[in-house]
Amino acid sequence: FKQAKEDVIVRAVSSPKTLARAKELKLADETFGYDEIDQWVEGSDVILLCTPISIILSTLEKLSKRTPSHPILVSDIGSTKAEICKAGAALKAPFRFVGSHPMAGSEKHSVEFNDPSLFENAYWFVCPPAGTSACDYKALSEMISFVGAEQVVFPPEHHDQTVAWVSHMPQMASSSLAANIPARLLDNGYQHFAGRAFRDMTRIAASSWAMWKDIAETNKPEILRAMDEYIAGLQETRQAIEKLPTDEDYLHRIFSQGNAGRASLFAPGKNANNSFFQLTVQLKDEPGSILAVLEPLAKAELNVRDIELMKVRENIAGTLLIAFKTEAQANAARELLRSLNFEVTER
Ligand SMILES: NC(=O)c1ccc[n+]([C@@H]2O[C@H](COP(=O)([O-])OP(=O)(O)OC[C@H]3O[C@@H](n4cnc5c(N)ncnc54)[C@H](O)[C@@H]3O)[C@@H](O)[C@H]2O)c1
Ligand SMILES: O=C(O)C(=O)C[C@]1(C(=O)O)C=C[C@@H](O)C=C1
Repeated sequence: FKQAKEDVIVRAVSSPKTLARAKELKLADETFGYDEIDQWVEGSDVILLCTPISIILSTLEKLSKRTPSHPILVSDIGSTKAEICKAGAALKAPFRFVGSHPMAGSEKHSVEFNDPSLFENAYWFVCPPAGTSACDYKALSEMISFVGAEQVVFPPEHHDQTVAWVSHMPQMASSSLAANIPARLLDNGYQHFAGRAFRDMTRIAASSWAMWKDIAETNKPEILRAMDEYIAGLQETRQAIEKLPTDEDYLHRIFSQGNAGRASLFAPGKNANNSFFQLTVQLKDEPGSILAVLEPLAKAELNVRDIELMKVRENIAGTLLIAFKTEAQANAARELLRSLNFEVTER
């Protein structure tokens, strides 16, 4: 928040080590220890609880026993909402609780991985209690918009059912995939042959247990339902493979449905997270090749909003993916790089 809007006073509550680093990085103006709750409550306009869910719940319990001297909007970023919103409803005026959850994050955790563009173009769920007016949580909506995210209002139960499928079950699938590499591969070090697909599918297997334990505990029935549906799908795919080569259509149908499901994620105007305009650039296999692409873009003031090195193999040129906020910037970058003899493709 501090990186997005300098004039906001950020009062951070964390461990001494994290607080010292947050101050050094100019991410916090004032700092408080975990047990200094009365000090950080008084004088705050908005409290955003960003801890693991179990700590969000215990902090809400502590807040429910307090009555501040002025109105305070309390929210959180926990990945499940029903249980948290129920606990938040116990807060007494002048507190007001509205739960929230940004659909952006990372498997990496600690203040070192702070990223000012993390929430840019991401959906951010807001779950106000029934009867709340948008004016009552204006400060939260403003915070969401100044970090570049897009607010969506959902009832907490509806939120939990939805994210069980699009976030929680995929985490379990990724962890299970990485946890089940058979010994016949591991013992020979054959996992190192994994291509991008396996690496992509297991990226979030590096996620924090402290965070996911609480998510699994507070959204258990919905995660189980989503996993059952996914397992049924996997079993059907297995059956379709068994039917080969006599019934090719069966597996073909599943692949067509998969193509359509994947394409639906990128429906124009719907895909907040991927609304950038992307180009791929072929790199030469020589020192400074990435700089040779980025330097002219910087000189032309074309702001690269996302970057990914897609393929790097020895003796083979790599592919660099670069993304821009507007189509005009992507077009200008494409023409500039082509004029410098780079092979550029639109994505
Ligand atoms: N990582 C993600 O992808 C992601 C995305 C959206 C929402 N969330 C939610 O955000 C929350 C935090 O997840 P994270 O990935 O940022 O975890 P994290 O481990 O990076 O951060 C947790 C923070 O909580 C602090 N903390 C721990 N105990 C505390 C206490 N008693 N009082 C105050 N602070 C305390 C820690 O110092 C740490 O800074 C979770 O509720 C998670 O569900 C995570
Ligand atoms: O990209 C990632 O690292 C994540 O998985 C982040 C992710 C998700 O997209 O599912 C995980 C849990 C959160 O509640 C929100 C975001």
